[in-house]
Amino acid sequence: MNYVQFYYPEGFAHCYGCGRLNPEGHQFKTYWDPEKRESRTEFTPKPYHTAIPGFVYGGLLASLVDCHSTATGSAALKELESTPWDQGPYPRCVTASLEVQFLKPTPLGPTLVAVGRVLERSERKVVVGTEVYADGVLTVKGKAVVVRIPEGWGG
Ligand SMILES: CCCCCCCC/C=C\CCCCCCCC(=O)SCCNC(=O)CCNC(=O)[C@H](O)C(C)(C)COP(=O)(O)OP(=O)(O)OC[C@H]1O[C@@H](n2cnc3c(N)ncnc32)[C@H](O)[C@@H]1OP(=O)(O)O
Repeated sequence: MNYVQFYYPEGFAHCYGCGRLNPEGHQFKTYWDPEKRESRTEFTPKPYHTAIPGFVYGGLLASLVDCHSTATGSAALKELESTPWDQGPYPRCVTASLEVQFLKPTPLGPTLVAVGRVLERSERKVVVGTEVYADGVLTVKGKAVVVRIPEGWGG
């Protein structure tokens, strides 16, 4: 299976965080494990993603949680469809609400691993819980409400 954002329709693939068609963006890639029902996004911040020297800027961490959550919501809504995993398009979600808890300073250098789980799902809305690890240490926790883009918007 490819990453979730690979399956977004072209018109939904320009997001600064996770759009595969945005060369200036982070291009976060989220993988969904259908058996564990868990998502995973890995990202290595660049040296300029600095808060204070040695630590990652919180806004970048929030972006990671944000796009990782919309992708997790997308995969969770894809589960409701009869088409196979490796066949697009995937539903596209936007973020209705985003909570981020910065538990510890996140060191700049290691690859960050965001792990997401579906806390709630209805036909249109998914609540996603995310944990971000740096070198195996949990530094950030997130919770997002993501909502499927209404039919006929963009795409
Ligand atoms: C990017 C802007 C999108 C605009 C669309 C343009 C056309 C599409 C083209 C290209 C899209 C590409 C997309 C890339 C996206 C990348 C990721 C981001 O960066 S997202 C950017 C930040 N997020 C927003 O800007 C959302 C702005 N908000 C909204 O558009 C609406 O408020 C929306 C769609 C989120 C919900 O509004 P309702 O009127 O359609 O739906 P209701 O019925 O009110 O809510 C649905 C469910 O969500 C809950 N909900 C809504 N807002 C909530 C909130 N703030 N907190 C918690 N729950 C909330 C409600 O309680 C309801 O839940 P119950 O079904 O009853 O269980």
